[in-house]
Amino acid sequence: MTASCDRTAGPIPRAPGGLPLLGHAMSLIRDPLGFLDRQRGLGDIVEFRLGSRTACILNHPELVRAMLTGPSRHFDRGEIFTRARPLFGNGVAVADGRHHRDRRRAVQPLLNSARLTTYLDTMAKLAAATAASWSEGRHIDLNAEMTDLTLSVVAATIFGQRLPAEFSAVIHRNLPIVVAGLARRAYGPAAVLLDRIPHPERKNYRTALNSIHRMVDALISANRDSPTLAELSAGADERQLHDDVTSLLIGGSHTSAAAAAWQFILISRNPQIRRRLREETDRVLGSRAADPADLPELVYTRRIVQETLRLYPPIWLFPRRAADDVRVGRHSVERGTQIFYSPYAMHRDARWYPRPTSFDPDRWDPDRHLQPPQGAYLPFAAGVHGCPGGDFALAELTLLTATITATWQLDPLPGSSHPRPVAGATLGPEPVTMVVTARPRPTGRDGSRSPS
Ligand code: HEM
Repeated sequence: MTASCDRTAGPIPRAPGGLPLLGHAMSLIRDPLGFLDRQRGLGDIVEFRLGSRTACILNHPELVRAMLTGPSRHFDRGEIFTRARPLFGNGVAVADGRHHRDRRRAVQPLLNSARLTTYLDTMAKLAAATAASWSEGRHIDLNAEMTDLTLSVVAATIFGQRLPAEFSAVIHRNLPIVVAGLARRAYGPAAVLLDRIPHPERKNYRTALNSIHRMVDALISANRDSPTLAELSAGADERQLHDDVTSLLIGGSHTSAAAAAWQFILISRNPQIRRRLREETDRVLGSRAADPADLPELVYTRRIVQETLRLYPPIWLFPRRAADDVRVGRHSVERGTQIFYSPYAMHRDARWYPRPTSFDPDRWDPDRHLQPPQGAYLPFAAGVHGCPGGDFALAELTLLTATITATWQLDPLPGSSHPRPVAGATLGPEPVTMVVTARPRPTGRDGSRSPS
């Protein structure tokens, strides 16, 4: 049976421009963000084709919320998550149904609010260590620095471990190759041939995948006595432990790294916002690094985090699959249909966000009464698969933004243009070099003064 969005509630608009056999798969691979932007204008629910199969995208917050938080028996994760198994195995980030419930139960306690409180100090110290490792005039690879920091934060907080020095470099180098390989195998025109014929792409993909798995194995065997690993491995075999650790390490670091990189880019390109942020860090921190007790006072910093996650939500698109014939709003959708939700497209919808493409942290000021409707701001998704690390990420991003801003000014190389987003596993910026300079500081709350 070919799955399709039923038209009994009136015709569902159909995305134009599908190709014979491929449908819209190539548009989605070649220019995913442009494709999503165009579909948003077509209707609250839009139909398109992935190969021979029909899929839908939801562009209305109520439909999205209904899908994510409605009875979970109506929707499962579907095939795209199955395609990510070479990387995540059957870990919590891709698991489904009863198995997912079991793994979620094992992972959730590691990220609950009581546990988070015990992590904050380590997060703050690692942000301060990154700031301390830079020097005047240094050129930094922003993505690599943020990946390093966020991977270290997950490892040191959740697993209580320092990462081997090469870990972050291996992940940073190999993850994009693996993600591109997974996407090609899921939707590319020659998907079925890719793993049958020997060619360089297959070799690179497999080498990259094996490197990541070896790193995770090395981390696990070096830290057998970690209480968290003991907690996670209760009721799980070695393979499952490996898969859950991969889910946490990659799911918990690449997302935050992408958001952190965007934050510094957006701050550097908006002088007024940078000035306001500095006023806050000068007032709250003076010359010292942020610590957990500062979090309630870092109000503007937190709005910058929220606004960055609106404009560049790291998880920019994800699917569910109708596990049954189900209703989505007024429409009935046939069993097996992939139904997509894009935080990127929703967060840029002018119906919910005036001047949607401008970076305006003050839109999160409660006095401005601009809060979007429920379901229009979902950087962490919602429902049974909603991100268990949302509060972790918000605290981490706030602490690192304040600490780095208190010490350094990051600027793009002169003449460089605004980095383009790369829609891969996460929505990070293309590679970007930033120049680090010390910034003058006025007298702080602790009475200290900057040397400059
Ligand atoms: C800015 C940072 C982050 C963003 C934007 C983000 C976003 C998301 C989203 C949208 C999902 C749901 C995917 C779906 O519904 O299919 C998710 C799931 C998940 N995230 Fe995050 N995440 C972030 C940080 C973290 C952190 C710090 C951790 C852990 C340390 C984490 C662990 C997970 C896990 C384990 C899942 C799978 C949950 C499940 O299926 O039950 N995430 N994340």
